[in-house]
Order: sequence, then structure tokens, then C-alpha cells
Amino acid sequence: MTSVKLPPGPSAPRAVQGLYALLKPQRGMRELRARYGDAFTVNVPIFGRAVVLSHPGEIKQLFQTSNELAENIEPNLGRLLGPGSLFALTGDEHRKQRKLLVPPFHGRRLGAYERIIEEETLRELASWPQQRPFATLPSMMRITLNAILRAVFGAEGADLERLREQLPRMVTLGSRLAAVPLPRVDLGRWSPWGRFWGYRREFDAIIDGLIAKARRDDGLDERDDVLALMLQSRYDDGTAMSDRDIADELLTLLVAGHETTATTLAWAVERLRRHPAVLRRLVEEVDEGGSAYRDATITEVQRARPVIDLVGRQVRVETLELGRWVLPKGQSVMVSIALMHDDPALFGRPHEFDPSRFLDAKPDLYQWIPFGGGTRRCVGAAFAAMEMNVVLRTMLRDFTLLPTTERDERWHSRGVANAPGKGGQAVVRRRARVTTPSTPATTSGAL
Ligand code: HEM
Repeated sequence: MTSVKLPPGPSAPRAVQGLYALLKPQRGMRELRARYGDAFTVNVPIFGRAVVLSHPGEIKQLFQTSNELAENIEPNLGRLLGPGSLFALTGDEHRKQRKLLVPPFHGRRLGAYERIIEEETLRELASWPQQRPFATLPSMMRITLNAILRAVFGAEGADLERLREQLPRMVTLGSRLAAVPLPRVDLGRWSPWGRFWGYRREFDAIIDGLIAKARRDDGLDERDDVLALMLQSRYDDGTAMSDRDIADELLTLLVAGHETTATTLAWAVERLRRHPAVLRRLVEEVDEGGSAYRDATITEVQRARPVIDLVGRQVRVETLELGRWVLPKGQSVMVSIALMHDDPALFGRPHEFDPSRFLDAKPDLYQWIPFGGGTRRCVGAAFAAMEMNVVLRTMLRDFTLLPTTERDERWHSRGVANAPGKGGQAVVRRRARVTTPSTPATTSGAL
């Protein structure tokens, strides 16, 4: 057996390293890379001893490693989202479930969701104040929540209202609990976990109603929402997804897709206001009906401000040789998205916000990794790209976003995603309506 060889790292006790990671998440990682290089080992609460990688070759190898050798790290997400969630499933079960979930998020389907997203954006923009600063993140959260509830859950009318009201409470609490270990004893229904299970029961009841309604719907096979597609899809052995798995998967799609997309959009506002030349060029392009520069800008926002810091895997075999290292069974391996995106060897002048770096060249999907990679890569990546494209297009068409010379907004962790500290603050003026040639949002973007 090859002997274990881990990258070097700090020797401070776990609690101290945990506190350091909590207080200085971004800077701390950069300091560790400066001291130890592009792979180091940390020891932090929840994950324990973890290898952090930012070496492109080693990350590519990890993403290409089969599920049998290295699997997802699943701290609490499975408990929060249910055993049928893609995040909780491993091996064949994961492969089987993912096969049913990929088609609804690709190709022709996405065009059908564009109208919903534009409607939700217009509805939200109608309430934007003019000529005074306000945080755009709450608006972006409502747009992405409503977009998923309609496009993915197929919810309308009273069901949509109930979910709109119920889900933000449950998701906010769940997002905080994702980093908290499940207590060994039941602390009752008023404890945070107790309250979470209460919300989950309410959620399940609403979803049961939606599923029952969809089953009675004579036009089910003409519907485009993901719930309708899941109900009609079949595994290779001809069986259908169970109602419980559908509920777990809907919640997974919402949790994975709502805050991540909203925080990226809030970062887009934050970046654009600080780069007036980029903003001007985007507005010109919107008025002319194009979208190539907008695609490149979204790609650059995701490079410069990846809302998820790390994706993790866990070694499942006795030892796994990965580049320079030999990792033992059970070893947690984290891919640092932020460090990779910050590497001058991969992205020249990484601290400059420059969409043109992606204008004529699509990014290498093993180096530009805001959506992770390999068998676990985000299933909603194309949906998110299309959604961000439509929201930005609508916003720039209807509003003038005023530039600012204020300092960059700082990173603020919201549990699942990192948001701009002031919520992507904007100052806007409504534009006189220009007639824009109608072009569909490109769904290819970087994907
Ligand atoms: C800008 C928006 C988004 C970002 C930055 C993002 C990022 C990510 C990341 C980093 C992962 C983990 C990948 C890995 O472990 O390699 C992931 C997984 C996932 N995402 Fe996204 N995501 C976004 C939007 C969405 C949307 C809109 C949906 C669906 C509606 C979605 C559904 C999922 C699902 C289901 C997984 C689990 C995949 C699996 O385990 O097989 N995401 N996402």
C-alpha cells in the first residue's frame, strides 16, 4: 500500500484554525496559499482535517475521478433536504437520479422559462426606488425564488402564494443549520432543528397538493415545469420517481438554485457600478439587441466573485493518488474555487474585472469552476446562466444604473453563498423605453 502523503499546513489546534477560517475566510485562504503553495491541509470544525486544492492539474484530476473513488462530502445537506436529494445520494443512486434531472435543465426547455423570468423581473423592478441607494439582493432573491417556484415547481395561484410565504423562512433557517451539527438529543419543536422539521412538514403538505393536482392535469404532457417532467420521467427499469423523492428534489433545486443565482446577480450590480466602461458597453449592446458581451460579463462576475467558495469530495478507497499527494480513505478534499479563479497563470491580471477575457474564448470548465465540476457539476448551470442573462437584460433595458466610486463591497457569508456586504447596492433612474430588437437570452454562455 502506498503511504499517505498530505500537503503541508498550519499546526494550530482545530478551534483556532476554525476561528481563523470564520473571521478571515477569503484572506485567510490567500495567506495559506502564500505560505504553503497551491495545496495545503487545514484542520477545521465540521470537516476535520481537510486538504484544500488550488492546483489546476490536481483539481481536474479530482473532478475526473469516478464516484467510486471519491464522493461528495455531505455534512448536513442530506438531513436538511431529505434522503432523495441529489446532494445526499451517492454512487449508482446519484447517477440514476441525476439522469432524470439533467434533461429538464437543457436545450429547448430553457427557452420556455425565459418568459417567466422576464415577467418576474419586471414585476420586481416595478417597485425599485429611483435616485436613492437600495440593496438589490432582496429583489434578486424574490426574482430567483419566484422563477424556481414557477419554472421548476410549476406552482401558480394560491399554491404559489403559500410557497412564496413559507419557503424563505425555511430556507433561511436551513441555510444556517447547514453548518451546524445535528444535536444528539431531540431539543424539542422550539429548537432550531425542531422549527426546521415543522417548516418541512408544511412544505411537504403543499408539495403533496401540487403533485396530486399535476396528476389530475389532462395537459400534463404539455407542461414545461420540472415537476411535470419529473412525474412523467422513468428510470432505466421503467419505474417512476416516488412522491417523497420528488419533494426532496424540488427542495434541493430551490436551495441550490435560488440564493446562488440571486447573490451572483447582486455581485453583478456591485461590479458594474464600479466599472462604468463595462456598464456603458453592456447598455449599448442591450439597446442593439446583442448578448455576447453580457454573457462574457456574467462569466467574469462568476470568476471574480464566485458565490460558493469550496466544493468538497471524500476519498472512498484505501488510498487515492492525486497529483503529488496520496490521500487516505475518508480524507476530505476541498477545491478552492476562489483561489483557482485568482491564479494569474490561468487568468491574467486576476484582480482586474475584465469581461473581454471571455469574449472570444469560452473558459476552460476545469479552470473556471463556479459551478464545480465532474459528475457533481451543478445541474442548474445553464438555467442559472439564462436566468442571469434575462434579469440583467431587463434591468439594463429599463433602468440606468448609476456608477459609483465607493469602495468595493466586502464578501459577506450568508451560510450557503457569499453575498456583497451591502447587498449589491444600486442607485437607478428609469429609462425612457427603447424598442429593443427581441433576442432570446443565449443559454450557451460559458456552458
Ligand atoms: C449562479 C448560480 C449557481 C451557482 C454558483 C451554483 C453552484 C453550484 C456548485 C458549486 C455546486 C456543487 C458542484 C460540485 O460539487 O462539483 C452545485 C450543485 C448543484 N446545483 Fe448549482 N449553482 C447555481 C445555480 C443552480 C440552479 C439554478 C439550480 C437548479 C434550479 C442548481 C442546482 C444544483 C444541484 C441540484 C446541484 C447538485 C448536483 C449533484 O450533486 O449532482 N444550481 N451548484
